[in-house]
Amino acid sequence: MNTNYGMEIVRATEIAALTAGRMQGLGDHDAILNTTRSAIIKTLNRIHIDGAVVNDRFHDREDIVNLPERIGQGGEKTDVMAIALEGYHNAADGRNNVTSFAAIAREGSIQSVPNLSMYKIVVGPEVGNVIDINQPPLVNVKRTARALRKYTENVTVCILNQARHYQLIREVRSCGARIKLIDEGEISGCLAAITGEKADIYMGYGFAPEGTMVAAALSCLGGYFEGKIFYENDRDKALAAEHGIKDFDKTFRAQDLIRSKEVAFAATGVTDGEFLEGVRFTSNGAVTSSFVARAETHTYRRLETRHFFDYKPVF
Ligand SMILES: O=P(O)(O)OC[C@H]1O[C@](O)(COP(=O)(O)O)[C@@H](O)[C@@H]1O
Repeated sequence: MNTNYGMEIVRATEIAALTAGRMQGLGDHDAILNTTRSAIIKTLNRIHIDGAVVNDRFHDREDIVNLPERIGQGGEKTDVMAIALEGYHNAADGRNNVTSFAAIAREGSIQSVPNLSMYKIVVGPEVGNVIDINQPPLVNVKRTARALRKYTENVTVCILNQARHYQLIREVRSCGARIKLIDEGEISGCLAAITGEKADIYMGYGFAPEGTMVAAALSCLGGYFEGKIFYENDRDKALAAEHGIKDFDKTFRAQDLIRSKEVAFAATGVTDGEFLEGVRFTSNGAVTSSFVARAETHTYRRLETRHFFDYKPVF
C-alpha cells in the first residue's frame, strides 16, 4: 500500500472508543453497539481509500447497523475490517476488556470467513513456532513453557470464561499452569499472549472473523497462530464453501488469513482490558489509549491521546 494507514484507522478506533465510553454501563446492549458501529463507519468513510469491508460478524443482522460493503472517500483499493466494539455486552454492563479494532490490508489479501466458531491457539514471537492445534492443550502449554524457559506453573493461559471451555480449563489446571479467565474480548486476550505482557498463550473457541483480526495483529507483531473452524453440520460447510473454504479440516495460520505483508492494525481501549486501558473522561475531554502497528516494518506505537471536546463538536 502507498500509505501507512495505521494513523488513519486509529482515529476511527479512537472515535469508536469515545462514543462507546460515553454509553458505558448504561445497560443497553444494542444501543451501544449500534451507536459505536455508526461512529466507526463515519470515521472510516473519511479515509482516502476504496475499501472492501470483509468479515463483519454482524453482516445482514436486521437489528444491528450494517457496515457498508465499501468504505472510504475513494482512492487506493484495500480490504478493511472493523470490530467497532469487541465485548459489547461488557461495555453496556460496565465491565472490563472492551476494545475497538480496525485493520486495513492490500486488496484481496484478507481471507473471507464464515460467521462460525473457530478454535484458536495464539502465542507471541518469543514462544515461536512450537504449538500444534492438533495436540492436547497440555502439550501446547508444556511446549510454551519450554520455549519461554519457564516452569509450567509460571505459564499463564488466557481463556474465555464460557461453559464450552470447562473441559479445557480442567486440562490446563491438571498440568498446573496459571489461568487468566476473561468474560469477553478474545482479540484482547490474544494480544495479551502475543505481547507476553499479561499472558503467555491464548486458547479456546470464539468466532472466525475475530481470528482474522488477530491474524492482522500478528502479521504486524510476529507470533504464532493456529485456528480451526468448527462445523456442526453440512449447512456450516456449505456456508464456508461460499467463502472459498474447501478443506474443512484446515488449520489456518496467520498467513492463510492475511495473505500480505501490507497490513495496518489499530486498537483503542474502551474499558480497561488485557491489552489497553479504557477511556478516561476529564473535565474538558477524554484520554484514550491506543495501539497502532504496521506489518511491513513491524513498527508499533502505543498512543495516549488527549481529546478536547470544545474543539471536537461531535462530543
Ligand atoms: O462466547 P460467544 O458468545 O460464543 O462469543 C465469542 C465472542 O464474543 C466475544 O468475546 C465478544 O464479542 P461480541 O462483542 O461481538 O459479543 C468475542 O471476542 C468472541 O469471539
